[in-house]
Amino acid sequence: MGICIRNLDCGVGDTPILHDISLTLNTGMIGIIGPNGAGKTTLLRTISGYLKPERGSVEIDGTNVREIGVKALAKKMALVPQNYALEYDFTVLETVLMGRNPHKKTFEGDSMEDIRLARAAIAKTGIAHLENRSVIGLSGGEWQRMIIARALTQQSSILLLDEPVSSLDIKHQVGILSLVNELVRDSGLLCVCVLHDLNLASHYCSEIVLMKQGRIVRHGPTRDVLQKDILEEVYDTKIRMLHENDGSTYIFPEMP
Ligand SMILES: Nc1ncnc2c1ncn2[C@@H]1O[C@H](COP(=O)(O)OP(=O)(O)OP(=O)(O)O)[C@@H](O)[C@H]1O
Repeated sequence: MGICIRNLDCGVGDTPILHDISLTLNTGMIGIIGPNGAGKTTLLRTISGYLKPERGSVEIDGTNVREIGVKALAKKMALVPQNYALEYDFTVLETVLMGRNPHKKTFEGDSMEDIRLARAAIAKTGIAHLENRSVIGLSGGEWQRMIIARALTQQSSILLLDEPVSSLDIKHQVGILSLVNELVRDSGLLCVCVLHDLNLASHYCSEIVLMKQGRIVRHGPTRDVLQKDILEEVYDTKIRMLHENDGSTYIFPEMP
């Protein structure tokens, strides 16, 4: 069960991007990290079934992702993409309610339960005060939290997040990742999350997949992958690591 990737090569058009990726992800909060252009977004898009592999396969709960229907797949897996634009004048609540669509028949209206689930996700992501606002004019951080609320309303067992906190202030970064961590712990959610912030990855992720140039360099428990020598080599940057008495580790680039 979960996500099983076998010998995957994938690209966009004539450009090869991912090379020989094999990965099994079953439970927990999995951080995908690596330098710019490493292939993190492409990997997430391939897992989501959006990109067709040239070789190899992605299986979700034992079935090839490309053979699962759109609605059935949306019940299993929600994707929060990095850049996502909505061009219509819906309210925040209406947009979050779209997360219920995979669970409904065509033209079926919103039930009381749909509205309850959407409002609960809106409250948990801290945007209750925006419920009746148009999506047009939301700030980047408000927008990001709304899209996460919509994904939570989808109630899938797998959540793919592409830099979900990149537009959020530090309070909301911690708020959103703590919320996802709770769902991972309490509901058995499998979350695959692209992160640039190594400190957030260190604190919240149970496993790390470290990528470079379209390949997996390391995959394992967070502590094993977030090692000074490994990070310095992959990021080509001098790293300083601070180990606190409570067991937490903080990672900084050496600044000249
Ligand atoms: N549509 C495309 N056409 C050509 N090249 C692409 C396309 N999409 C991605 N690439 C290239 O594939 C490589 C991996 O891109 P990807 O967005 O997956 O990296 P990333 O690790 O998510 O990067 P970042 O950390 O900068 O967001 C990059 O070199 C990128 O330029």
